[in-house]
Amino acid sequence: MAPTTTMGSALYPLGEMRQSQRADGLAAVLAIGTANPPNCVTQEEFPDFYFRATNSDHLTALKDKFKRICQEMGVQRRYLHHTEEMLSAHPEFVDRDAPSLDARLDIAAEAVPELAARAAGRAIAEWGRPAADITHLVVTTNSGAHIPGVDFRLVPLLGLRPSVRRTMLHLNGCFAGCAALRLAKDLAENSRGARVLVVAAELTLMNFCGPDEGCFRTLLVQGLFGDGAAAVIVGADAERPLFEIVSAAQTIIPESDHALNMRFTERRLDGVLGRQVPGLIGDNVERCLLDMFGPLLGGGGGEWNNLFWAVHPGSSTIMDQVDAALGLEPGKLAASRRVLSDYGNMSGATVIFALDELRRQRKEAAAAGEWPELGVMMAFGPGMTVDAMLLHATSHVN
Ligand SMILES: CC(=O)CC(=O)SCCNC(=O)CCNC(=O)[C@H](O)C(C)(C)COP(=O)(O)OP(=O)(O)OC[C@H]1O[C@@H](n2cnc3c(N)ncnc32)[C@H](O)[C@@H]1OP(=O)(O)O
Repeated sequence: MAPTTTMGSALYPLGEMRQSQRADGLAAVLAIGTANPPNCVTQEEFPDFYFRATNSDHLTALKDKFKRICQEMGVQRRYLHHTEEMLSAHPEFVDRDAPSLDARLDIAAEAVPELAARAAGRAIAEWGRPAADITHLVVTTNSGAHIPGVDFRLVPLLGLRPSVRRTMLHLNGCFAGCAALRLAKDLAENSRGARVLVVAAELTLMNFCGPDEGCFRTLLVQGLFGDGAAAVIVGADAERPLFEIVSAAQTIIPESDHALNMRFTERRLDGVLGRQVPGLIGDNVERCLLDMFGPLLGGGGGEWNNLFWAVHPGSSTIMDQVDAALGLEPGKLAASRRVLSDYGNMSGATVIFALDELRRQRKEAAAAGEWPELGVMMAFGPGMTVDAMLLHATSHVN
């Protein structure tokens, strides 16, 4: 028998076979689509809606504090799948101690795939090719616990091939959008011709509950988070790339595992949202970025203003921390702040909304011919985790 190596043999040249399966170029974002439920609630009216719908208007001091803080979050409006009618029909969603997870999951099982399909349909329409040309599907959500999951439901809803290669990422928190894109990059670059549909979809119904005077954290969550879905088509050697994904990385902020976590209980999706979260991000974000991308950026920090930025807007305070830690000029986080203002924090979907807003701003800026070539897309989440990618803005503006 002829000698073989890890590169194969003359008969079966594994090295060549592998090379022929890999893409030549970088994975790139080819199209983006987003969707929200129709029910829009302004931040101004939200405290009245929330305290009325949870029969809590008698908690006047708590409501006053909530009203004040709702105005500090950087949010103007949000879209919510749950309505006052739904909450009246499900008093168990309001009662903090009622075991209501089953009913929440039943609603999410229908609503999340529908919302995800709307965002994905828009991305596919913008891409301009048939849905059947999608080769891989990566779906991420914190809003469900089903097998088969949202990925499976999207196949008939979008007209994908039954042979589309599906991956479902559950419970990645607010860094899920970046994590799913990171996976899509690896898939696209390692599978010639792959066109990967990435979808992140979130419903706050999973953690909705009535107020608790002893736990202001749960109120913060009610005031900050919104519902939405975002989709991206990723491919290498591709038609009309918008942003090439130069590098993708993830890291853990040291000694931060106590600060932010989530778990399903028999009642809802619950967890810890510590007061120290914004400070931990501020104290660590530059070091994390240098570890992840410093060598690619010539080793230097302090040049952050030469980049464009799409950052998960966890809240206005978190945006302020990132601004200050990186010494960013005013307006560098404008896309992220705009998304926070118009939609709230949509957990894993938010950073893709920020990328979508960024490309809109880039299109406007392109007329003036001023736009950085490289940028960072970055999200934070439980761990605490920083998930980020270095992007290259191509000459194609859409
Ligand atoms: C990490 C990620 O990015 C992933 C995510 O998306 S997870 C969500 C991330 N977002 C957050 O963690 C919210 C961070 N917090 C904030 O942005 C700000 O605290 C805020 C905008 C909510 C309010 O800001 P502010 O008005 O300047 O006041 P601030 O002093 O911070 O807090 C106001 C009150 O809320 C309370 N509070 C703030 N954060 C709290 C928390 N995590 N848990 C409980 N209470 C909290 C404060 O103790 C304070 O109460 P008192 O008035 O009784 O002292």
